[in-house]
Amino acid sequence: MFKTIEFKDSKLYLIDQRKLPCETQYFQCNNYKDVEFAIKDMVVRGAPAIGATAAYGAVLAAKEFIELDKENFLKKLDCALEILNNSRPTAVNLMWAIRRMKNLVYKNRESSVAEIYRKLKEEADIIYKEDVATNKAMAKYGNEIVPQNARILTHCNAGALATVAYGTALGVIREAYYGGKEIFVYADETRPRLQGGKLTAWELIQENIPCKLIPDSVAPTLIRDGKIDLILVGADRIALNGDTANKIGTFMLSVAAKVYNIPFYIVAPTTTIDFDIEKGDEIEIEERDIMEVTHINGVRIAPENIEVYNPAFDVTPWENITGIITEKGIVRPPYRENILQLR
Ligand SMILES: CSC[C@@H](O)[C@@H](O)C(=O)COP(=O)(O)O
Repeated sequence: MFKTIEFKDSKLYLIDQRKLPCETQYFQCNNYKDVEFAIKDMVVRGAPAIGATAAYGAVLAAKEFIELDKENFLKKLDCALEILNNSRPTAVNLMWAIRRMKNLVYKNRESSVAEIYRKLKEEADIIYKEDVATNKAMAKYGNEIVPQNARILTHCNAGALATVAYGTALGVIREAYYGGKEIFVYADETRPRLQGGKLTAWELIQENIPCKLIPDSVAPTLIRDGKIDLILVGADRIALNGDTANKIGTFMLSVAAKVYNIPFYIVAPTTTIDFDIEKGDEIEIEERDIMEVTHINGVRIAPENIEVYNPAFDVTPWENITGIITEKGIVRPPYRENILQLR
């Protein structure tokens, strides 16, 4: 099995998700600036994977400044953590991981520079391990709502590639499949970055999980025709009222699911919940380069000078969500009340 993220010999290795499925290459991060680039350019992507990567980015930053005196070390480290924090705006796991590293630095501010570095590395390793355990726990809870012979629709990539291992929505799918359920997965290709076509399809094929890749626009037809029993997607940020930001196109699926009464579940760890915001309209939605829309694999497909709108995420209103599968159990409406219990 591939490793999405690996920290080895003071370097961070990330499977290069820009190159999959055609090439399996690892991108080497030697310093925190490499990590910032990797997150921005989507070498690594997916909310939990970004969080764990940023934590190791903090470790690399501390390593870089380890020869400085304490005052300068702390100053430089703080600045690096801020840069990492701003590398992508929507997935709250990034801010969560950086906050955790910042708190640790603050708690240990009287320790030596070498000791702070050691603690940061220890913390990043804990975040890494916790993510795997969290995904396994979500998968167990999620499996309870997967019927035998379920035809499951998923969007984007919420798999091992989007996390440290196993995945969120794909973790539930793995659990159901390995537990003996005869499931079938429809993977939306997920324009414009094609995380479904490139990454989810690759993960499913590697493990022989029965699946079909579909253009995004096919999904509502399958839903209407009674060919989907369950929709499972990941999340980048969940507000207290249950509104959920996920990959662009998720909202559209939720609308179709509601019209045709198909269960629509979010699978996300509690680290994806933003306890500081009440509603989805407070979530910053990343807008990405227009070339993601005007070009495919570097080849122009749209006319020059065309104006483009390219939000990377949309917000699904809580009313369209049947439940949120977390590592602490499945949360259902009323969301505010039930989400607050997860804190
Ligand atoms: C377990 S991953 C959940 C989400 O992060 C995923 O569905 C998603 O939207 C990823 O977006 P991306 O832009 O590829 O980082």
